[in-house]
Amino acid sequence: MEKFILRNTIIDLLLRIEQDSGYSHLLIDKEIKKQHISPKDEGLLTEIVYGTINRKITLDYYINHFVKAKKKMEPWVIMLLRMSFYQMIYLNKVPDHAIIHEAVEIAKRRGHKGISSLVNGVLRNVQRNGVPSTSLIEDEVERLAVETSHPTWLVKRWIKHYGDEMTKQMCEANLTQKAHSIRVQPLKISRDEAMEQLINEGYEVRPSIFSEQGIIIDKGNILKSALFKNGYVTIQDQSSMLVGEMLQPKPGMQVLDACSAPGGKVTHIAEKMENKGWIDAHDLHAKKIKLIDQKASELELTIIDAKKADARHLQELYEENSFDRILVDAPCSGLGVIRGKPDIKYNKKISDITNLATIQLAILNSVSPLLKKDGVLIYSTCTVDPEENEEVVKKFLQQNTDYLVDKSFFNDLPQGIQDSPGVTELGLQLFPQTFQTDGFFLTRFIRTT
Ligand SMILES: C[S@@+](CC[C@H](N)C(=O)[O-])C[C@H]1O[C@@H](n2cnc3c(N)ncnc32)[C@H](O)[C@@H]1O
Repeated sequence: MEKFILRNTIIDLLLRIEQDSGYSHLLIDKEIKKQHISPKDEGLLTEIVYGTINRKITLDYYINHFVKAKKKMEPWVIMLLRMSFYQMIYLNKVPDHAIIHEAVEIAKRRGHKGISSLVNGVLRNVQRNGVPSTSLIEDEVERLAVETSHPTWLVKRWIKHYGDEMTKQMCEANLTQKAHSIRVQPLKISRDEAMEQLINEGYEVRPSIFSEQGIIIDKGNILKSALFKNGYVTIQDQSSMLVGEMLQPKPGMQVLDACSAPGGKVTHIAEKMENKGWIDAHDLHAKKIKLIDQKASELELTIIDAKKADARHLQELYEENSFDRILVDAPCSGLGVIRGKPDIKYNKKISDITNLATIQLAILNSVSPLLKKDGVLIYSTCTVDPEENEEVVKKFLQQNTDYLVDKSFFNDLPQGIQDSPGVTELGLQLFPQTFQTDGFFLTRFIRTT
């Protein structure tokens, strides 16, 4: 693909992601398919788009130093500067002179001579003099926000909950790559066999401590492996594997998964049940139901019945005491998965968190009568916000006196995770920096009467 077209595509993608508050990963996938982008260019495009979004606040701090009237600039010029700065500061794949040349070409074709001179001047200045130091920012919180490209309100919120050091670690971890992990389908292959096969194919792998089915991929693209293509393994973050483990489903049980799409956890549960018993899986969005069916079919699991339903009203569909196990993997702010979906940190507002907490509690309250006595209910989210996690747990316990947090949950956690910094009497908060997983919360309730 001509370099100009690739760079232009990147600008259009960045504009769309910012203007529509669209999920970057979905828009990137769509564009790659639409434009028939080659695997080599796909890697570069993904790296520049994600990197530019992930470092947006830092990049703007640098750009503001060179451009006084940034507010008056057209959005595409700002994107062009951001992606050029990103490449010059953080990537060493393309030499600076080539980055400047391409940026000036784009500015000429998309704009006019005035803009191309400005772009040329600014980028040459960066090439000659580098970018200003963030140590010029006096306020410590503001400095951390700029250095790690997080909104100040979020940094302040995390400092209030977790203190300075944890917040710094979390913000910095959000700029790194998480560990890539897969889960084996144990009815088709054992973990040892899968690891051996992957090693023979040139992958670098190691077992996960989160689940006996988990494998960490240190090197190699799993999408290319025969094991993945033939449904012997599926991609899943290690933190999510903990849900299937801690739910302790057994063959023959009746299980409810209230918020199931795209089906990562429900298929794990079906595997643990040896594909025997019954699972009712629901999601609010009809179009996502086929994702659950597709994942179940890839993994050759047949006990999952996926249907659209609003989990806040499941009492209308089922009788009381119907299930042995219930999973509420609730819709959440996603503040634990920022490093995979960096746009989340700019799009979320405090009011979103409050609204989600209301929905999370409503879902838990709706399913609570459906569990049998001594049954197990897992509540999980992929966020690090206590208002959606521990606070929801507290309110649920206040409103459902027949439920307790299961004390054996903590002993059942895998060795190495039991003493992790996020363990409280209300559950386990995993932070992105601790095990290189997603930020994730889970707890286990039992119904006592
Ligand atoms: C965290 S995701 C679930 C991920 C899934 N458990 C997995 O492991 O693949 C939350 C899901 O809840 C769904 N959702 C949101 N509001 C819902 C509601 N009121 N009832 C049921 N599902 C809902 C979303 O569409 C989303 O697919």
